[in-house]
Formats: sequence, structure tokens, C-alpha cells
Amino acid sequence: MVVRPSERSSVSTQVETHEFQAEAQQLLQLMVHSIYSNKDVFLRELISNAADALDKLRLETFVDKDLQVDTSDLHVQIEVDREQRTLTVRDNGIGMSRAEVVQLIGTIAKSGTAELLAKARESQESGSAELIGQFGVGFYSSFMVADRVSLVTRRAGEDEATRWESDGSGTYTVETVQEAPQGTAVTLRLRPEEADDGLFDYSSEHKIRELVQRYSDFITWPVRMEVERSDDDGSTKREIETLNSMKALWARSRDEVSDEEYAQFYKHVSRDWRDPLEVIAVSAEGTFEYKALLFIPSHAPGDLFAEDHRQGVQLYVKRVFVMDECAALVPPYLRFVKGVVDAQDLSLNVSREILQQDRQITLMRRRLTKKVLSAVKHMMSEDHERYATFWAEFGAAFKEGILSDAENRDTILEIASFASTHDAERTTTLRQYVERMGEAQRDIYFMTGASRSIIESSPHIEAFRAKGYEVLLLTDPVDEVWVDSVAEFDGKPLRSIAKGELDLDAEEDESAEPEREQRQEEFAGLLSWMTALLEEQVKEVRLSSRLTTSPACLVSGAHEMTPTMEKLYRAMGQELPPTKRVLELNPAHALVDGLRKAHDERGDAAGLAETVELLHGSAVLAEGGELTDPARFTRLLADHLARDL
Ligand SMILES: Nc1ncnc2c1ncn2[C@@H]1O[C@H](COP(=O)(O)OP(=O)(O)OP(=O)(O)O)[C@@H](O)[C@H]1O
Repeated sequence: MVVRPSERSSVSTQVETHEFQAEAQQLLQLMVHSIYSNKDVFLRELISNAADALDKLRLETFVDKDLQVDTSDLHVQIEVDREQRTLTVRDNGIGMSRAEVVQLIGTIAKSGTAELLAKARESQESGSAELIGQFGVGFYSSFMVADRVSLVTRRAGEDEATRWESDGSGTYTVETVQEAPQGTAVTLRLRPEEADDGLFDYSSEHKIRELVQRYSDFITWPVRMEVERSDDDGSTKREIETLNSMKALWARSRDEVSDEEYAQFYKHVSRDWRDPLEVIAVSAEGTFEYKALLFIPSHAPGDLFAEDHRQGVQLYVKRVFVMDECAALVPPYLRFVKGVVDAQDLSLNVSREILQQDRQITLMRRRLTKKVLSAVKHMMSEDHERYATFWAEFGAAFKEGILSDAENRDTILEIASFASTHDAERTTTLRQYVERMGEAQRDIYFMTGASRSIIESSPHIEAFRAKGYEVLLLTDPVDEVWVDSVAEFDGKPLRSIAKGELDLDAEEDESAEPEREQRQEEFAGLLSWMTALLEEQVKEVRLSSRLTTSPACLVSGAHEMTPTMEKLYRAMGQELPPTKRVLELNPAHALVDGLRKAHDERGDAAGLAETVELLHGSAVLAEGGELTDPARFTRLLADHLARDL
């Protein structure tokens, strides 16, 4: 998305008033009217931003040796003025320039935001809480608890600072100020306490302490606050206390850390508001040491298939944050995995380009990939419900691995699952499918298509249903591709029921051969006439053993693209010559048999050609396809129906 501050900004001498970008305004409205019941999270968001700013400053001082800033006491400070009812979260991190303030705070730069907001409007109440979660509540969450928010910030290395202020309605002001410490201070004028509405007294020391410990304990920077302490002699004194334990969670062993702590840490790194589905802790010793803490979220983000999806985990080197969204550490098909990798022996100056080629990084990625796969496998065998959630959320992305990760292809095929005619609700694994296969069945049958219902009602599946053969119903775009690259599973060939010649009877029963030959002879005249008649549309017209109730269906050649695949390519802007397919007829169907008889008697009478056209058109419709000339089709159909009255 192009991020641009509102063009209707009016400039006065010192204080500029800007309008929030439209989407930002809508998000703010959601915050101000606080449909999100857990308002406590605003503090987590502010501390999280402050901690990120400290990480960024430390990194920048490593990379830019000319940057003269004091990094000896990087920390977050919470300040409260109970009389004024203000709460300030201050950091001495990287800060923001004036342009950054306008860009980062006045707009929402995330992709998919507009779409999510549209959804929020549709599903007014129910969807809203979830929606805010998907945004990662962020800075704007301050407006859930404050009626006015100001921010003063000075970027490291710059002299002038910027002050930003807003009451959360349509506009905000920005002005340049001369004197301000480096870093950022966000000050909230707190709304009156309303405990019934989840709005607590956020100026109370007790509440702040509770929130920091609950949500931000693992932040690796000190979060400090001035607190009151009573001495033994009854006197009270004020002193600065660090409220968080600062323990890096990934450095601790799994049994020392509670699920709640992992969940909070996950929320910090992922900006998700829900608990993770799975926690994966990895510790590698030896020549190349690192620790990793990975999470599988419980919900797929809305933009999982968007090109600019934020993917990858955070990379630390010896506890120092180096980069966010480090894509080199997880393969693209696991792009939903979040977390932290902390390596011992990398340079802090590593760039993304170097990472892509680094041998150690490659080894790490391989190991982390295997860990994630084995976690999924474990889920599958130990906790089917969780596995089902995983699959429903991430299966479509995960299956890309069948194509892209040759090394783990077999494992991925083992833990992948698919919808099938065997069960209307539950998916099946290939192994379970194979175990259910009867003696007579040699292949694993599947069909790709746009949806389960389209496939299930397509004519291709009829004979399989009649014979009780299970068919996998593959409806994700990626299914169209991977099925061509996997020849077999457990020695059983994978076979599309909508492609190539298929003779289920012949496969089972060779004695039916003479009967088939006779039928072939009977229909030979009709078939060659129809093939010539439909020359523009189809490659060939032949008899089928796929059909039991429908008169006809279209099939692709064994190595040709399916119509869905063609559609996908066209949607991506690729020009494709139209593929001619084969029209298969059901010789047992009254319409087909009647056509044969009529053709034998009357030859190429004009009315018969129209019936053939209608037969072809209905085969296109039956598989959910589109007619080239729907108007002609409906006219012919109406004419023919009228004749029968
Ligand atoms: N204390 C801070 N110091 C420096 N920059 C900050 C600070 N707080 C916010 N920012 C900048 O403003 C941006 C927007 O913050 P905001 O909290 O709205 O979203 P976010 O942190 O990017 O992501 P999320 O919405 O997932 O929390 C941040 O990405 C950061 O660049």
C-alpha cells in the first residue's frame, strides 16, 4: 500500500494539523468506542513498541559507527501523575523523525487493512474483537483508555524533536520542538475509571506492576517505575524499581517456563492477541550454537497468501536483536511460524542478502524446518483436534512444501491431510486412505476443483461412487500443482479421475472385453460424426466408463492442465491457448443411446446437431465450467423443450 499522509493537511506557522488517513480513522473509531474488552493490553503495546525502539537503536549503533549516542543505560520508564491522571511510557531508543511520526503514526501501513476494516463493518459486533487482534493492537490501543494522547520523540542523531498529539477524533497535530531527550515518550490522559467496562485505574502503581509482570516480564530491557516503599520504621520513601525480570525466555529450559509466559511472549513477537497453537523450543549445541523458540499460531493471518505477507522469525545474535521477519530462517511454506532464533556465532552486521547464502543459516533452517514438521507430526498423532485446527488454518500454505521442499517431501505427504468422499467433515491422510483401499483398487484417486460441492456433483465421480471407491477432493489452488509432481504414495499411483482414459471395469474384470468391443462398434458412427461436429471445442468424443447417471462429461489428457489450473494461470495474467478436451459419453444413458439410434436412422439431420451441442454444453456446466455462448445454449434448450410440449 502506498503510505501517504493526508493531502488535506493545513499548515499553520508552527503547529500543523493533519487528518488521519481514512483507514487509520476507522481503526481509531473502533478503539475510541472500545469494543475490545481487554483494555489492559494497551500497556503491553506501548512497552512492546518501546522495547523495539531500544532494539533498533542498539543495532543501529553497531552498524553505524558514526552515530554518537549513549547506549549505556537503555531502558523503558513508566511515569505516573495521579493528579493530572496521566501515564507516560518513555524510552531512550531510536526515536522518530518528524516525517516518520506522520508516516508511522498517522497511517496504517499494513497490507490487508482495508479488507479487514470492510469485514469489521460487515460483522459489526461479533467480528470486531477478533479484528483488532489481527491488526496487532498497536499504538492506537492507547485510545481505549485515554481521551488524549501525546507523543514527544527525538530520533537518535538528530537535534530537533517532534511533538504529536490527538484526541482520537479525525485529526492530529504535529510540531517541531527544540528540547527533548532522545527517544520517545508517549503520554496518555487517562479516561475515568469504569471497572464494569474493563477500564481500570491505570494510574495505580499496583495495576501497572500487575500489567508489566503479566504481559511484559520477558522484555529484555528494564521497565522501570518510581514506587513508594515503606521502611521498617514506618516511613515511606520513593525509589526506582525494575518491574520485569528480563529473562530471555528462549534461554530457559522448557520446564522452567509456564504456558502463560510462553503465550505472552508469543503475543509480543507475533502481535497476535490469541494464544499460540504450539510452542517449539530448540537448543543446538556444538560447533554452531543457537537457541530458538518457535510458535505455530492458532489462526492464519488474513494476508497469508498476499505477496507482501510479513514472514519469518526474529533473529538475535547473543541476545542482541538483529532483525525482524528474517525469512531466511524458515522456508516460505512455513511462513506462518513466528518466534525468535538466537545464534551465538553470527556477525551483528549480517544483511539479509548474506543470510540467504550463509551455510550456517542454511543448516539452521533445515533443522528448524524438521523441528516444525515433527511438532506437526506429534500433534497429528497425539491431539487430533489441534492438528485439525492447524490443518484448517495452514494446510493450504503447508502443502506448498510438497513442491518446494524435496528433502522433506515424504514427511510432508505423511502429515498432510485432504478432504475425501469417505467423510463429509474430517480430512484423511494418504496413509489412512491406503489402509481403506480394497483389493481391487490399485490407484489413489483424486479430483481437483473449485469446491467440494462442485467436485462431488461433477459427473466424473459417478462411477467411483457407484463402485465405492474413495476419492480425495482437492480444492486449494496449490493442489492443482503438487499432484503433478507426486507420482505415488506408498507404492500406489496417484490418479486424477478427471484426466486421461480410465476404464474401471477393465481394471477389475477382463472378461467384459468382448461386450465392450461390441458397444464400441455400435457407437463408432455416432462418435466419429460427433467428433467432426464438435471439432472446434473438443479433441475427441469417446465412450466412458466413468459415468453412471450423467450422459456426458469432459476429461483432460493425462498430462494436460485442468480447467481450474487454466483459470489460475489466466488470473495471473498468463496468455494460454485454449486446451481441447475429450468429451466422454455414457452409452447406458437414454439420451446417448437415443442419439445413436436417431443418428443411425436419420444421419446428420440438423436437429441432432443441436442436441449434440446441448449435450456438450451440459457437460461443461456439470463440472462448474463456463459456456462460451450461454445465450445460444439457453435458446437451443428452450426450443428443444418447447418441441416436447
Ligand atoms: N516508542 C517508539 N519509538 C520509536 N518508534 C515507534 C515507537 N512507537 C511506535 N513507533 C513506530 O510507529 C510504528 C507504528 O506503531 P504501532 O504500534 O501502531 O504498530 P507496530 O508496532 O508496527 O505494529 P503492531 O500494530 O503490530 O503493534 C512502529 O512500527 C514504529 O516504527
